[in-house]
Amino acid sequence: MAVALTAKDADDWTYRGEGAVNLVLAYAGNSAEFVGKVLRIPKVSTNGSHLENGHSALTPHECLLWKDTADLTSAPTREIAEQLYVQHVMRPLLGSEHVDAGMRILVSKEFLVAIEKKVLSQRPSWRVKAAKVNPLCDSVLLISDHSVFLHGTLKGEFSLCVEIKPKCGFLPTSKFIAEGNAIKRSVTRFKMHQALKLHDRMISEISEYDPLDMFSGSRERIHRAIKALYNTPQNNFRVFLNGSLIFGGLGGGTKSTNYMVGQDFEDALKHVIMAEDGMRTEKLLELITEALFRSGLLDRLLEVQKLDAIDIEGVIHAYHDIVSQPCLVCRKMDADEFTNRYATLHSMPMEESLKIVRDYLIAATAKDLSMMLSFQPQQRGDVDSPNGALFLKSTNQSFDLKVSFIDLDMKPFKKVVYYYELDQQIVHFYVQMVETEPWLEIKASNQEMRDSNESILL
Ligand SMILES: O=P(O)(O)O[C@@H]1[C@@H](OP(=O)(O)O)[C@H](OP(=O)(O)O)[C@H](O)[C@H](OP(=O)(O)O)[C@H]1OP(=O)(O)O
Ligand SMILES: Nc1ncnc2c1ncn2[C@@H]1O[C@H](COP(=O)(O)OP(=O)(O)OP(=O)(O)O)[C@@H](O)[C@H]1O
Ligand SMILES: [Zn+2]
Repeated sequence: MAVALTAKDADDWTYRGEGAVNLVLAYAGNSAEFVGKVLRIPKVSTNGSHLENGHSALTPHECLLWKDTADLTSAPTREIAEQLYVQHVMRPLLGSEHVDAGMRILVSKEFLVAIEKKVLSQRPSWRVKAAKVNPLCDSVLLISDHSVFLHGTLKGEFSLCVEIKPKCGFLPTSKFIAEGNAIKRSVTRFKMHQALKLHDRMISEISEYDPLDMFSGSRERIHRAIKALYNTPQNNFRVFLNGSLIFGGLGGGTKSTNYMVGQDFEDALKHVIMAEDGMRTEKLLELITEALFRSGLLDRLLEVQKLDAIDIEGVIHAYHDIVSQPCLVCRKMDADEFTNRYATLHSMPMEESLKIVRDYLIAATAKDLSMMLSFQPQQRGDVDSPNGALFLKSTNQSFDLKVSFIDLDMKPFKKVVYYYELDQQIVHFYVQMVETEPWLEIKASNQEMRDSNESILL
């Protein structure tokens, strides 16, 4: 593979966004090879966090876990293993037409240094503090830019892209959930995590979004979820127009939507949604609802999330058997509880323990991915789109629709311990909050009741 990008190429790439692990750049040059593509560049944390995916290939335990998945264990670097994971594990589960595993291209160190410098002022300061471009990586991923329609963003045409990070859409029912944590069966992890995030000042307001609405399969409830995402987008909702962000936080989360933000958004939609002033946002939320409802992709995603069948409170025991270490969780319980509840997990054959952890990690990817819904208004006279067209009755417009999944990274095996600790922290904090400030919970359920009455009345 020849080096595709050197320092002089950095000018052609512009900041598109980032998550905790990758920086994403969009192409703004004229080379046919890169038009309609983004680059996904791995970052390293500035404090050398141990949870980092790192630069080496899979760990010995990960080799054991993924031994039956084509070529994964013989991949020379972790980046290549990650790409094979998307290709051979996530793509078949989510649908090949909705996943682009991308291709790796070589980049020079000077390119990475130039990019780092170029995008610095656009990155959220907390992301800059947390991580920087990994200067040691020699290849990066080139992926389709899902925010633009390739087949015809001609002059005067518009493509609108909605990015949604739906998070976990079901309540666990596992018998391995400790009695003290029973609340997990009735309150979503998203909601409980919001309380902890607010306490830790990671967010400034509680999200109105409920993943159970999003994954309900009901058009009304999906609509409610989309309206909630619009009101409190955090890092779960963004909108791009021709690849430029017009709603939501660039590179991270954002505050609740205020009047000014709402007005600007309404204005930005004027060339795409043919409705009178003040009605465009509402029509767009309707269009997104219809696209999600009709695509059936949320049901498919939910099935993959449900590969987490026994909850982290069950998985942690299988993890300890795989690493052949005394189980830290069982050590803290009495003999009866161990015998009645967890002994079976510790007497399973190794292959079953591996399957439990493997499925859990696949589900973790599915709980953290984002969906990109790209809409392009059809020109009058267009024939049916190969990607499936959508008719928005209230504006008398047809849209081409393309749905893609992004951020399908393989979660590291050793993160299982962190998942367990975070889960306990989230649930304990929530239980304590409800015990000490029960009015918070009452307030929330009153609001939920009002919301559901409203949706019945609608
Ligand atoms: O644990 P969660 O649910 O908070 O998810 C993390 C996300 O936080 P969120 O709550 O969505 O803001 C988090 O997103 P942000 O950095 O908060 O935007 C990451 O996606 C993280 O994954 P990774 O470390 O990049 O592999 C995510 O970690 P995983 O749990 O998916 O490994
Ligand atoms: N293929 C793509 N097309 C268009 N935009 C993209 C694409 N991939 C990523 N993006 C944009 O870049 C942002 C960051 O990408 P991504 O979610 O892959 O980063 P990450 O660091 O892996 O995220 P996380 O924190 O969830 O692990 C996305 O939120 C999205 O706005
Ligand atoms: Zn145990």
